[in-house]
Order: sequence, then C-alpha cells, then structure tokens
Amino acid sequence: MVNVNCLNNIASVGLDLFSDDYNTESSFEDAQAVLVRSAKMHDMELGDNLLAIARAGAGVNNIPLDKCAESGIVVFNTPGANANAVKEQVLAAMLLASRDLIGGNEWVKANKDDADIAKATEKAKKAFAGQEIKGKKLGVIGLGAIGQLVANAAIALGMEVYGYDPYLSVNAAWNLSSEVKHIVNVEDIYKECNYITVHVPALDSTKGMINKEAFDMMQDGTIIINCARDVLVDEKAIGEALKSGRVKKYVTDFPNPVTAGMEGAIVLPHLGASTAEAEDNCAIMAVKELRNYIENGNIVNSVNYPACDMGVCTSAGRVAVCHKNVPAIISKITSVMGDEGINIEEMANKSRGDYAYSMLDISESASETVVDKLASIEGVIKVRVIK
Ligand SMILES: NC(=O)C1=CN([C@@H]2O[C@H](COP(=O)(O)OP(=O)(O)OC[C@H]3O[C@@H](n4cnc5c(N)ncnc54)[C@H](O)[C@@H]3O)[C@@H](O)[C@H]2O)C=CC1
Ligand SMILES: O=C(O)CCC(=O)C(=O)O
Repeated sequence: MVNVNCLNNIASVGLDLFSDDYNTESSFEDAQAVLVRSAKMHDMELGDNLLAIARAGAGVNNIPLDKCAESGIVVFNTPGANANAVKEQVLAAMLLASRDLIGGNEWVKANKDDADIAKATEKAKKAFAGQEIKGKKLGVIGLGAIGQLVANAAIALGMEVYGYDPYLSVNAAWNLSSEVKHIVNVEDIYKECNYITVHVPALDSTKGMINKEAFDMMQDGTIIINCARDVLVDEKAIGEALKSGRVKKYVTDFPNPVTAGMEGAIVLPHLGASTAEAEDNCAIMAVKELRNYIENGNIVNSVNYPACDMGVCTSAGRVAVCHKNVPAIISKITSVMGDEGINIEEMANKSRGDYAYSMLDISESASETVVDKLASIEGVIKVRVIK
C-alpha cells in the first residue's frame, strides 16, 4: 500500500485516479507521496519514507525544493493546468481596474432602500465612469503558461501587447500571437504601458522586481495586476505610487497585512486558480505524475529533479537512483550491476544542476545486496526498486 497525504483539498476527480493500492487518508508522517496546493512546507519535517511531492498548481515557493532534492524527494508541479483560470482572472482584474464596477455595486447596495434608486442612479453613475481597455498598451512580464494566454487574449480584445520574458522557451514563443511586441528591456514596459501584469515565479531574482525605480519610470495612472505572488511587487513602493497617482489601481491576488487595506488596491483572496476546471486539471495531472513516479520511476514535470522517462518497464527489474551530479558516479552504479552478474538492458541518466537521476532496466529484480551496494556509493541519495 502506498500512503498518500493531502495537505490541502485536492479535487476528487484526481484522487479517484489512485488505484486500491493507494491509501489517500495517510498522515503526513507516514506518507510516501504528498499532494499539496498552497500549504507552506518549509518548516515541515520530511520523513525518510517520503518519495515525492506533487504541487497541484504552478508556483512551488511553498516547498523547500533544495531540501527535498538533498533527501531524494522528487517535487512535481502541474504546468499550465490552471493557466486558463488565471488568465480569466487577469482579464477580470483589468476590467475591474478600468471601470469602477465594485464602487458602483457598493453604491447600489448602500441605496437599496431608496424608492427612487432608478432616478438617483442616473445622477450618481458619473462617479463610477471608467475607461476602455481596447487600444491601451498592456505589458506582460513573464510569457509562460499564463502570460502567453493573457497576451493572446488581450490582443483579441484590441489591446496593444508588449511581452517580456528573457527565458522564453521556443514552444512558448510558438504559442504567442505574432502581434505581441517582443520587448528585450523590461524598462520599455514600465515606460510605455498603461497596464502591466506580472506572471513570473517568486524567485530570489524576481522578488521586489516591480520596485520604486520601476514606478518612477511609469506614466501617471498605470494599472498594475499581480496574480503571481505578492513578493514580486515592492509593497511600500506601490503604496506610495498609489498615493501619488503614478499607479491608479493595484489588483493583487495576495492579501497580507500591507495590501489588505491598501487605498487604491483591489485585493482578491488568492482566487486565481479557484475554478472547478483548474482544480480538476491540477488534481488529475498531479496524481498521474505521482503514479508514474511511484509505479514506473518516471519523472515528468519535476521542479527539482531532471525529466527522465523510460516508459513502463519490460525487463525483469528496474532500479531508480537519485544521486548527486558528480563525476564517475555512473560507472560506480554500473559496476555494482556488473559485479553482481546483472545485465543492464536499458539505462537513462539525466542531470539537473547539482542533482541527477538514473534508471536501469536490468535482467533480474535487484536484491537487497544490490540496493545496499548502490546506496553506499558516495553521492547516492536514494535507491528504489521499481520492479
Ligand atoms: N494566483 C494564482 O492562483 C496562481 C498564481 N500563479 C503564479 O504565477 C506564476 C506563473 O505561472 P505560470 O505562467 O503557470 O508559470 P510558467 O513557469 O509557465 O511561466 C513563468 C514564466 O516566467 C518567466 N520568467 C522567469 N523569470 C523572469 C523574469 N525575471 N522576467 C521575465 N520573465 C521571467 C519564465 O521564463 C517563464 O516563461 C507561478 O509561478 C505562480 O507563482 C500560478 C497559478 C495560479
Ligand atoms: O492552488 C491554488 O489555489 C493556488 C494556485 C497557485 O497559486 C499556483 O498554482 O501557483
């Protein structure tokens, strides 16, 4: 039985994909596999039995990726599975920031008992008038799964779109409308765009990237949308930019003690991925990734180990090894097999930064002796007999 712990609510359509060989009611301490959404895992004790964590979503800043890699725990996410939900929220955010629909609705609620509300409406409504997004310039920072959908949708809505992503993959570039203007210096977005939306991961290199210097370059009345992570925007600086009128509205999906009451901010309670469709997509992808790793040793969509996929094992045995990416380790692994008279029928070795992963399809199932010998090689982190 494989023990699975869910740290957050995971859609049942995903959990239903686990076979009877899985117990999805496990405690965290006993789990071999963990499913998580936004629960913070940095301070959690990671058990020796834990093999894999799947983030049913995109952002993995709630998971200690290096600590997991060091312990041979493979972390997955579900790229693109909630991108459409976030794209739709960004479109809503741009419209909410452009037309004072929230203020107008509050006015109606406040005047609900006025028998003459229809007449009063026609007088009051000028206070809630806004602007159209058609013809305005939108800057999209980060053109991954979400950014590219936002950019294409904004083109379809008649916006002029500037896209910036220095690490853009070729596949992502193919998906972008040719009408998106390719920006190589993010400052051009700050200087020229009326709307700016950010879609990058929270990394040391991106934290605080929208800061005072960025606001100083912007035009008065710029609208900022942040459905990525709060730490990307310097909150002291945006508070000041809102006060000065440099920024007209800040729409953020991340309430915290600073943003929650911020004048001029529209603050949503992290709803970007909260649609039935996105929750289902993420849960299905996450469970499939976990099963593929647990049952076949394959790594697809990991964020701390390399991709490595040998399909379903057709040999008598398969061994999977998480190890450091250091010289001569492969020859030591294969020597163990040779010394034990085991033939390697197929093999894959992939690396990612300091870590690597090897899978060996072998002529017999690895014995305890083989596993112990592999585990004793310097730099080997975890050895698993898959078959
Ligand atoms: N509000 C919500 O509920 C959700 C928020 N998110 C957040 O949105 C982020 C983006 O999600 P996806 O588009 O799915 O991820 P993704 O990984 O597909 O795209 C991220 C893009 O950012 C780019 N990038 C990285 N550093 C950059 C930089 N300094 N400047 C410009 N571009 C840079 C990468 O090259 C990549 O193309 C996630 O990391 C997560 O934090 C994601 C899903 C839901
Ligand atoms: O699971 C959620 O609701 C949060 C989604 C999110 O922030 C992400 O996928 O990065």
